[in-house]
Amino acid sequence: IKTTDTEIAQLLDVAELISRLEAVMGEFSQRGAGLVQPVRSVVPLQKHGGFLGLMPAYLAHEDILCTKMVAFYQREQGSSLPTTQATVLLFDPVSGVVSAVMDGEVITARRTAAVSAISAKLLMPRHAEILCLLGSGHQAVSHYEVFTQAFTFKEVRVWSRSKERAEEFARAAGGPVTVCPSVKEAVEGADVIVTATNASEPLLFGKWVKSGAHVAAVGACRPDWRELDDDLMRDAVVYVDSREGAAAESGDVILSGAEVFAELGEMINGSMPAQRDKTTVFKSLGMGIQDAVSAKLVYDKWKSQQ
Ligand SMILES: NC(=O)C1=CN([C@@H]2O[C@H](COP(=O)(O)OP(=O)(O)OC[C@H]3O[C@@H](n4cnc5c(N)ncnc54)[C@H](O)[C@@H]3O)[C@@H](O)[C@H]2O)C=CC1
Ligand SMILES: O=C([O-])C1=[NH+]CCC1
Repeated sequence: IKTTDTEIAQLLDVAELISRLEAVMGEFSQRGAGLVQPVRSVVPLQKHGGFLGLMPAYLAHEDILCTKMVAFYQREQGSSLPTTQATVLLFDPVSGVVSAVMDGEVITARRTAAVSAISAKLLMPRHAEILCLLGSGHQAVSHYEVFTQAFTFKEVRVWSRSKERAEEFARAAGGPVTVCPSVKEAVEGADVIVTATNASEPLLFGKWVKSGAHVAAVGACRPDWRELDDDLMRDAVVYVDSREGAAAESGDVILSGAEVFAELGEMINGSMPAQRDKTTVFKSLGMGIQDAVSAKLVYDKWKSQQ
């Protein structure tokens, strides 16, 4: 089959996705033989300011064989092209035949936000009231949708480099969103902060972050890119999706020298604690297993409707 982002948006249910992602992230952190997922291979396209990432995964228990190919670019402001473009291939693992070719943008946006929501559920302060989104692109939109579906906030704020884009974001959101003129004003007093930008230099500084807040850091997926400053990285308890991935790809982890406390899956499994009372950072990079379970959900739902 070939499925488009529009169809996938209808088929990929957030609650089901969260439950599948929790299970697979827990399994990943056990490092059993049933799950094969190398760290993403990234081909730099220096001439064009972009990267091609290859993200294969095999989940033996459920017999899911999948790969995503994702191209990501730091585009000029105002460019009409998306910065992240992806295609997901699902295979029949028995024969190696391709069973589905899927657009990967909705899968990427929704599964990333769902993973952040799992980390927020475990790490954000009890009675969290203020959600702050830094960035107003695809990930900011999907984080808004998933977080407001999974949790209840009294206030949602957005900051973006372009005030017009932030205002557009607020108009399109399904509820009230306050547009903030600076990162500092946006994050002041926030309980949950999502950084979802294409920045390569820190834009979120520890001195602005309320003690006990939770930061879901989604951007900065190259070893020399940052969204968070050294103070925040060193003072917070740092969680990651994959230790190997963070050591290879996260500028925020590598350049700050911060210690990684635990993987999300270790918290899910109960082998490492969720230090909810401290300031916490979940550094997300994205993993092939997350795309694999998302693609399988879409495929099964599609088949059941035929
Ligand atoms: N952790 C994960 O699993 C995933 C992470 N990503 C990363 O998330 C980030 C956002 O992706 P999308 O929302 O798809 O991109 P997008 O292009 O739709 O939105 C990017 C946002 O970042 C802002 N921005 C760009 N350069 C900036 C700068 N220098 N300083 C401050 N803001 C800046 C833009 O104005 C825009 O609001 C990217 O870094 C991407 O690589 C994307 C997919 C999965
Ligand atoms: O997981 C993913 O698809 C990506 N992470 C960073 C750029 C794309």
